[in-house]
Amino acid sequence: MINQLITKIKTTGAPIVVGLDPMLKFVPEHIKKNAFAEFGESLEGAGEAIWQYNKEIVDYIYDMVPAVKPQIAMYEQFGIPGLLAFKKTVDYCKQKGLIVIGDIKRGDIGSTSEAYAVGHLGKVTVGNKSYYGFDEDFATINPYLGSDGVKPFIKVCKEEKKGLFILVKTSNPSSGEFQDRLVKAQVPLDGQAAGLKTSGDRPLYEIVGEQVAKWGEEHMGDSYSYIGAVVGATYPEMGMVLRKIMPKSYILVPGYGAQGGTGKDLVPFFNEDGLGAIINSSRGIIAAYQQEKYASFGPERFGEASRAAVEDMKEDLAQALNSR
Ligand SMILES: O=c1ccn([C@@H]2O[C@H](COP(=O)(O)O)[C@@H](O)[C@H]2O)c(=O)[nH]1
Repeated sequence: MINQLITKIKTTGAPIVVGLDPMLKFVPEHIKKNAFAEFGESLEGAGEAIWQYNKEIVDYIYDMVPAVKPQIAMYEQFGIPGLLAFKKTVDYCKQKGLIVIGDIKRGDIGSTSEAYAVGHLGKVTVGNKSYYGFDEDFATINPYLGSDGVKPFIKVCKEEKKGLFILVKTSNPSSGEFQDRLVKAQVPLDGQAAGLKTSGDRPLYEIVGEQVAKWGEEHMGDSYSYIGAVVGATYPEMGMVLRKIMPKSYILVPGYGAQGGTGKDLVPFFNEDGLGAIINSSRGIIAAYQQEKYASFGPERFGEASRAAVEDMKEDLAQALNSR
């Protein structure tokens, strides 16, 4: 799947992921009105509203970007109807030719990670048959429980030709509380990694980055690994270091737009080949019509506003990358 992702990044010229993070406050009134008329002001009504909202956004942007990233929390808040909307969104995006990154941030003890991996990326066996669950192409995972929580995901990715983005340095303001803690460099993340040869204390995210690089080198696509990383756009200096530590890992970079990341902050995340990073924007695109800049579209034309926001983001990235 990493090869397909890179091909699509090249053909669209847009190293961009549109984050499908629907909140009811983003959904225009006309969509909510229809959904509530059919299903009531209920979880079912909310599920229908976010699904219709997503569908229209996808119809306006699917030809411009390689991938989307539905954030599962935004769907889970509406219970089972929300999860049904998540699944419909995943399937619809795939039908439209988009690569789907499930932002699920899972990771647990080994046996539980195995179930998460099967449910999101692989197949579950029931009797004599196997069934796909959510069936995303990539998933985000949290490695901070250690390697036994990551390996089941890698195994399923290898079998299914899918991929991961592993949290290394997150974009949020307090990510440094734990991730930047200085640790002795020779951290026994697993038996093989125990012999890391580095001197002095290092921030924890670098140690995690080194382990991601190692997993990456063991699981390569044609030019990049299908084991990628998540590093926030809000920490460009750390992005530059991590880019060097993980040369073959694709970096999913959230934090552009709504969290303050700008085009110039993104340059260090890319390799010299112009590849190696894919930038997410969620609220900045899906709720563009609520921003002053795109307000002239109005709520009825929210899909067109999202398309215009993608065009502007693409231009911003291209300018930043061309001027380096
Ligand atoms: O470090 C991280 C990891 C994940 N995210 C997710 O990305 C989007 C960002 O949304 P915006 O509206 O573009 O700010 C959201 O789904 C986060 O959960 C992140 O922001 N930072």
